Amino acid sequence: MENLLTVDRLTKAFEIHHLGHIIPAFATLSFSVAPGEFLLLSGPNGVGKSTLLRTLYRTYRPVSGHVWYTLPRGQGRIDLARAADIDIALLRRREIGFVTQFLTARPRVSAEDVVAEPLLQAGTPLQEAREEARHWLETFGVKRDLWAAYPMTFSGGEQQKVNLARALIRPQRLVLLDEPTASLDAQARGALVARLADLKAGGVAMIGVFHHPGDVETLVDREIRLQPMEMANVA
Ligand SMILES: Nc1ncnc2c1ncn2[C@@H]1O[C@H](COP(=O)(O)OP(=O)(O)OP(=O)(O)O)[C@@H](O)[C@H]1O
Repeated sequence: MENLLTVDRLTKAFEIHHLGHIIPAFATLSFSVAPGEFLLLSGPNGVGKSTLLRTLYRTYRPVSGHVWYTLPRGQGRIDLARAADIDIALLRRREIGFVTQFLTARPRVSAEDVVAEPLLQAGTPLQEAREEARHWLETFGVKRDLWAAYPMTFSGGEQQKVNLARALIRPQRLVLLDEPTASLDAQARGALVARLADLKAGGVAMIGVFHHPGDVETLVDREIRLQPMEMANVA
């Protein structure tokens, strides 16, 4: 099967000007992911796991290397490291999801509408999208009383559940997961693993960092262990 993502000699470092340091995150990293594959990213604190996910999502630009993403329907492939911002925005809307432990706070938008939004953007009628949103809020264990409330006031765990429901409501082709279970209770962790298993069975590729990798051991196809690198001085 053709790979969905091919990472080729990807290098990322942060230049800290006021200290005259370059903090390397990872260098000449190469790997690939096929549809339906689940990759676990591991390594000690500060090794660059979140940075790698953010570079794949193009929140960060790499120093060098390529992130080849295969477009659907034989449209060829695009280098996420160099693609135009407009193309990245379209891919994020339609094909590539990112789940973090932090809620993207939106003032005065109810939990059910935060979750329904990706379906509305895809053309689902409002009532149908809201019903689906409520289904996922229930599945992840958000109390019914909170569905019409604003998530900005929710507890950390409740916000995380809203985040997950929103990020996973519409199957995408690639999902990046940055410690999505960090503040979840056991019921929500179980619901998340079940949802990820369904997405995987449906051909969704996933790359994730997990606080407790045991949660997803039944899903993992491969592990990429990042190695610590030496800090350098700015030349
Ligand atoms: N925006 C940034 N500017 C400067 N340095 C950064 C930035 N983001 C991350 N770093 C540095 O890059 C290194 C990798 O950080 P990253 O958050 O990717 O590690 P991690 O493996 O996800 O860590 P953890 O397991 O603790 O979550 C760290 O030394 C961090 O200080």
